[in-house]
Amino acid sequence: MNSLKKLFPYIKPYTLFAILGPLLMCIEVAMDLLQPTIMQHMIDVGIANNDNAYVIKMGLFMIVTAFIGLIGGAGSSIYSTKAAVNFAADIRRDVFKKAERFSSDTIDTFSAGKLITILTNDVTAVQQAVMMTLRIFVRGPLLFIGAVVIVWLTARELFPVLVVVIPILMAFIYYFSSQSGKLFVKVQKAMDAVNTKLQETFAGIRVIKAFNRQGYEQETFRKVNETLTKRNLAAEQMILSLMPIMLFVVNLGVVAGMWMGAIKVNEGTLQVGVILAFINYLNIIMHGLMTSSHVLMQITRSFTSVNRIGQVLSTESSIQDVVTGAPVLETRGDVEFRHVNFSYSKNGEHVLKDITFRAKAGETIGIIGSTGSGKSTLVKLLPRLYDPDSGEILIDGINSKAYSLKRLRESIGFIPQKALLFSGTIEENLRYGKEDAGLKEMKEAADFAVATEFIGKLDGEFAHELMQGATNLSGGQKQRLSMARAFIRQPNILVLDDSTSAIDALSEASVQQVLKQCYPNTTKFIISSKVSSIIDADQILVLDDGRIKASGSHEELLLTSSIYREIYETQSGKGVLSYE
Ligand SMILES: Nc1ncnc2c1ncn2[C@@H]1O[C@H](COP(=O)(O)OP(=O)(O)OP(=O)(O)O)[C@@H](O)[C@H]1O
Repeated sequence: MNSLKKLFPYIKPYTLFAILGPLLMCIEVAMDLLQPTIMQHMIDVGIANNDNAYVIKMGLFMIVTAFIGLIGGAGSSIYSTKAAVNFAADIRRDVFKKAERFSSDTIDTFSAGKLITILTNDVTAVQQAVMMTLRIFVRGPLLFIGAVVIVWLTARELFPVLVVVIPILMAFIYYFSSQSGKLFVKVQKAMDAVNTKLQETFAGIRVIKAFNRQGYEQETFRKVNETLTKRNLAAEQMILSLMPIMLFVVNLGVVAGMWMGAIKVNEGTLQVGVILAFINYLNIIMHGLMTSSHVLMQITRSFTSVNRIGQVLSTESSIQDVVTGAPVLETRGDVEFRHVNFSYSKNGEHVLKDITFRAKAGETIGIIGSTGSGKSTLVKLLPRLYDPDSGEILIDGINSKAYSLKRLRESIGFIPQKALLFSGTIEENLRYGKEDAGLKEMKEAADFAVATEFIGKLDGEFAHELMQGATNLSGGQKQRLSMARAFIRQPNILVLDDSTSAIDALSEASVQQVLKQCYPNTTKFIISSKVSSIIDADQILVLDDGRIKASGSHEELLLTSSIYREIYETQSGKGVLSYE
């Protein structure tokens, strides 16, 4: 119910359309209801009395009413569709906006597959329900009530047939609707599983091929697809089997009506036209009930979707932004972690334990440690992708939570471990870092990231189109662009999360030179598994199992930290430091 309340305001801008749709439908229904009565008069008055002029008059009357009905029906379709489609588009826009602002842990709890199903299937289901409600939900009951009233007024002798047939039809509709509602909840869940599988497969298609696992993937997809097919079949068959049953009951009603009517005609108390009109009205009643039940089913079905949409709209990001009074972040970049503890699952073990250190503006902080020791997690706390469970992070002496998220994130250049670029031109990707960046800035950033040479060789250079996931670039080229994107914003704080792993030693040395010379006032966090990348850092943090085991300069650590010494010796032995 709460979810439904959340969606109601979305129809407000389209109130006029939402009123015109059902109103025009009333005209169509009124005209449909007139037809059998006109026909009855045509038979009982015109044909019975051989009055051709009357038959023609009634025929014309039928055409005129059919035409007016047509206009009403067409108008109703136009306005109901406008209301429903725009309503759905606004919901889709807001769900997307909301999901995009989710904090990383909220995204982790909603799977990407589920979010896609919500944005596509669920929104479409709600759109269908609104469209049907505005058109058919008016049409069905109106046809039903109108036909019952007309039979009561014009063919009361046959009314007992309705008294028996209608409750039977309603009982079947109730049973089938409630059963199919339950089945559609299962369909929705199966659809989530298919979308999640699809998303995962296409994102990892190269790994699948490299490991020759197409067969395995086809088998896992077959399973989720089969579940969806079975559930869809069950739900659709449940709905479709209702129609023949309803027709059978109506046909029994027709037989009963003809039998009763024939007796009355013989007695001279009923005219033949009334029986024909009654049969028509009986079909209209069935049609009215069927369409109402279809709409009811669609509405029941859409409740699941409404709840899922409502769930997204009412989920608050765990990262709260300050609304007013946020301090303007000065261009310094002092960073301090004070006793920071963090875990991904709030009941789980801490991934970061009692992290305390200070970086003065302009310093370079190297972070090294074994895989899974928490290096990436530590830097993810800087732009508040996650918040610590306890402890605080200060930027220029102020808790980072006091800054507006926009301001905080604008001051940080983040180069993630996995270079993620978007489809579009190189220029557009660089502008991700700074919206109004000019060509000069882009060229400079590309120079700094040692990307100029390879961009120069591409068709259209900065206008070169990247494919989805930048699959038309090499790993090293992607990393260079990812770096240029961060460099272009001239950030106060720069984070390089193992971002030079796919870059050759010479280029890496050049990037390090750039960091030193061109970003003297920027605080730099460099995560690397290679000592060579952080050897010149002002301070190196050695992480092990989420704790800072040692910190200091390279020379200090060689003397004080056995872990660091071990890493260094292993790597120099392997020649990793060879270019120095
Ligand atoms: N989104 C997540 N949800 C739950 N656990 C996570 C998540 N991301 C990382 N972890 C866990 O947190 C721990 C630290 O991961 P993190 O990525 O910070 O390590 P790392 O030191 O950067 O490793 P690497 O050098 O391999 O990149 C790991 O045990 C990892 O399994």
